[in-house]
Amino acid sequence: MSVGTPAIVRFSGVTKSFATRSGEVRAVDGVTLDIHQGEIFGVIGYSGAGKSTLVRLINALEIASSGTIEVDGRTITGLSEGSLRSVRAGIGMIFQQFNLLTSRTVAGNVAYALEVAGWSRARRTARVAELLEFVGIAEKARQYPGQLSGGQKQRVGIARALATNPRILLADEATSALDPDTTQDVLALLKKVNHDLGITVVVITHEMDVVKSICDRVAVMERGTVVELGDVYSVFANPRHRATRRFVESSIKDRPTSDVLERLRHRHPGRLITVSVHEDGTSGGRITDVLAEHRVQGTIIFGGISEVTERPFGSLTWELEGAAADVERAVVRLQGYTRVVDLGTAEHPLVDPDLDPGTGSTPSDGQDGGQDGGTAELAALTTDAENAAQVGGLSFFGGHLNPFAPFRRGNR
Ligand SMILES: Nc1ncnc2c1ncn2[C@@H]1O[C@H](COP(=O)(O)OP(=O)(O)OP(=O)(O)O)[C@@H](O)[C@H]1O
Repeated sequence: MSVGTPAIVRFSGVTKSFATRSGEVRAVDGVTLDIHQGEIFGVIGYSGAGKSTLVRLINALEIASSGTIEVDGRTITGLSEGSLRSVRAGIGMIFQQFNLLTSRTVAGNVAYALEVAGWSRARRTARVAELLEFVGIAEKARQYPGQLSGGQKQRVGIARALATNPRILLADEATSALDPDTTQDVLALLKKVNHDLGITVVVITHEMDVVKSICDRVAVMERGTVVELGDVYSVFANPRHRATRRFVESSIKDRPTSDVLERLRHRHPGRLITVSVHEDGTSGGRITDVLAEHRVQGTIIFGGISEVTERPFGSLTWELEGAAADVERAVVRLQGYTRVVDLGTAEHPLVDPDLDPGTGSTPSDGQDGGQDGGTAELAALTTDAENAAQVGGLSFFGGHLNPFAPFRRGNR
């Protein structure tokens, strides 16, 4: 939906600084990006990255120190407070803590924005009923926020934000205070807002699952800058910045953590590699073909494939066995298709650079997995596999799944 559509928000070299007692803080530092009309755009980053400030610049709750911001074709930087009011009228916002008026009923909270905008009582009543119906809490109209669950409060927040027919909805950590099930309900509602009403939604989050669930594109922020920007599948499939890789890993959990890897090495002392499985890369079938071609036996010992934006995504960690030269050739061949992270052997382990920051290795594309030391592992392939108990793996040989192999001891 977003590709080729015009920008509804455009940041050009935008910086926002705050003067603090300990000096100037650049909350947003030279950001240039477009948010496309009709998309769900995610802004992800760790605490203090500048996400909230970036998004508050859109509705002029913060004023840029330098650079230009356009909203709906209008340059908002430099506008008077009076003119900014009309810009803000086209933008709704929801918050982590809901920010409802506790002394007003649900209907009263939603009506408030309309009262401020000067709507007549009759129009307000009709609009409030319509909005509460849309967000699914019509029966709560007369209750007070204190009588509602977190998810219901956020529905009120969404109804209130939509009251005056905004073109853009800003959601600042809107699901961070909610449990996982309620989070999914609220995300589904945001998707409905986007799909049914054509409203551009900008989602601030520190959870990659939120991005994975609803966003079309995502910007990853660190120290006030956008370190990565792209459509969600590409960013998941090919994260270039370390922060992005850590966010992806936190959401997908398809790769062994250092603790898990240590346990795996006890059971599988041979050469371990983690192979990415993407729609546009290597499929599971292709991996088994490559291994068979090189007379290498592979056992899947960890991994998972799920969906990102309705397309397959994940990785599989394999233990490879065979003649050292064959294994090496198979690994090189796989690296030609997809991202391969070489984890070495029990005797000569290599770390996964994405999971162990500070190793100095910064993989940047599909060819980064070999790393140094790949050939150093060859000797380790002579490890007597019979000493290792195979538990919980799936073995492939000659391209065929051998489901019994994992449960036999010393069968390799
Ligand atoms: N009004 C302010 N005055 C001074 N410093 C500020 C102000 N607002 C934000 N900052 C600083 O700017 C930086 C970015 O803050 P911001 O709230 O935008 O980050 P964030 O990514 O949204 O973080 P969080 O997820 O914790 O809300 C932080 O160092 C913060 O302390």
